[in-house]
Amino acid sequence: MSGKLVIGNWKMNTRGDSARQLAAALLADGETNREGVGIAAPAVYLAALAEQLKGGNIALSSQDVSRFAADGAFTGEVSAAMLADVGCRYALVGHSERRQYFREDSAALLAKMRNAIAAGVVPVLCVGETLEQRESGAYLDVVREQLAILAEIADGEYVVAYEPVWAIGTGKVASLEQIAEIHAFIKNWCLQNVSGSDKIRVLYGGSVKAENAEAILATKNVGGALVGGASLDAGSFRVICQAAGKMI
Ligand SMILES: O=C(CO)COP(=O)(O)O
Repeated sequence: MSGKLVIGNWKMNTRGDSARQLAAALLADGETNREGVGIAAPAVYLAALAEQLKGGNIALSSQDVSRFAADGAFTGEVSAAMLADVGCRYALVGHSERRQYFREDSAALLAKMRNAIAAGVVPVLCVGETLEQRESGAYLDVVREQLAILAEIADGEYVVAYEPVWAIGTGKVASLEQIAEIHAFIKNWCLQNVSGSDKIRVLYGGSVKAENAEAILATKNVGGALVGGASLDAGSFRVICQAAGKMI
């Protein structure tokens, strides 16, 4: 796929009815019902959404994937094979909320990445520093450490999403200079450390809104956006996808 990728991360929001309505609005609109647009929905609604999205162009994503690959006694887990089975094209991995609340570490995240790739699901590895790490100047080291698992993956397609924790849900968007710096850093790191890295797409996430999407998406090395809050509003998400659609 060429062009920008925009994924709406619904997080722990919606119910069956509101998920269906939101998906219906996105399907009815050519700006959102197209290649390069995805939604990361709560696990319980994935199967129903997959049915609803059939025949359209919107890609389905999970918000997580189990670090366990084989079927078995892992209560509460959803495996990569199950995600593939219901038709997920993507799986978010290591979102900062999961790192923070579920203490997901590098070993678990590497397993999740590998399981997704093996099942034919494209993992979206989320990286990003906290406000404290940004202010102490350690942010590049933090991101480098989070990227390190990619060097352990021999091959397979994946996406990286840079989401500074301090910009998530805060309305505090990173400046274009900050975004350009870190995206160049991630691209260079990938070029030096992983094979096939010229094809790796790096998304930006953190308070992407209708008003700032165009400028962010036009920033060098930004391959798309991971959108939280604004993806719950079909009108806002449409504007973001429209901005992305204009760029190759
Ligand atoms: O975490 C995010 C997407 O994964 C970003 O969330 P917001 O767009 O609500 O800041």
